[in-house]
Amino acid sequence: MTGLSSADRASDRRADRAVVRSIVAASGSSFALGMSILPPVRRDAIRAVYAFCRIVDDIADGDSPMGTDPAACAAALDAWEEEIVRAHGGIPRTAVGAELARAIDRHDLPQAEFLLLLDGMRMDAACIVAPSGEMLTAYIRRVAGSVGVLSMHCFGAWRGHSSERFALSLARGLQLTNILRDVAEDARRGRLYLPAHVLRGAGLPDDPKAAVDHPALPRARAILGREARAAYAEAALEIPSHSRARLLPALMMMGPYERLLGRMEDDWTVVPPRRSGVGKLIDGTRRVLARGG
Ligand SMILES: CC(C)=CCC/C(C)=C/CC/C(C)=C/COP(=O)(O)OP(=O)(O)O
Repeated sequence: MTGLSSADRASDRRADRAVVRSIVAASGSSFALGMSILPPVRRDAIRAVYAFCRIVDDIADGDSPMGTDPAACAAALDAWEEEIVRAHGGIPRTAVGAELARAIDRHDLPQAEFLLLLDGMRMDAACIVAPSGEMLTAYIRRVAGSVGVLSMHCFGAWRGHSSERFALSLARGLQLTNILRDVAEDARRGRLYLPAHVLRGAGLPDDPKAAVDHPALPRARAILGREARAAYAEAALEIPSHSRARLLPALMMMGPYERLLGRMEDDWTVVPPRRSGVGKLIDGTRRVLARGG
């Protein structure tokens, strides 16, 4: 960045921020509303983290320009690992990397959490089917726990061990709820995140397509639903050790997803369409983001 005038730097910054904002807005994520209430510097940081998550998630899902070619996806994830290291060294190459570098610098975001997230994406790219309970826990720690830890830093809510417990439990609750909601869509992609002990307990086969059409699916979803419920309860125990104001964006992510779990608990035979439970927030959120909210 040396050699640039301050006007050039400001213009680069605006362009980087616009790239990140458009990625978050296009994702239509149910978590965007929680991000939008933050003060601008913290909001820019969490959006950069989220844009990075979206990009690497699309690579792992085969939805990026790399398509589903395993070697191309692996190379793309490796390139993002390099960009994370560069961002931590203050020499990013991409717009998202530049916004991440600013967030890392301001909010002391741990590099290890970004690398864990990338490891989780590699697990996803390799296609997860009926994992062991330990493997599912490790996967969730990587793909969601990392986002929870990074989010708490971006929110200015980090208070050590209690914050780690809160972030990891909430991330587990959200991810399990997401798995329960998206079971049919995941099966179409050849994935089945319901763990082997749950499948066995309900008498389900471990083939994704056979499992989603099986009459015992509601029983399996109910078993995993209890694990999601327990994770939210563990997260709730840590709320009083935090400033409510600092935790508010996280609580705004927790509320709609907990209510979605509640609706699924009412009738496990219904698999809600993707994002139906939180969908009402999305249009409003898109409008907030479009206004620069
Ligand atoms: C402390 C704290 C904030 C912890 C939570 C960490 C967190 C946000 C983890 C992500 C888990 C998850 C279900 C992502 C799906 O995102 P998505 O955008 O695809 O969700 P959607 O499909 O419902 O929009």
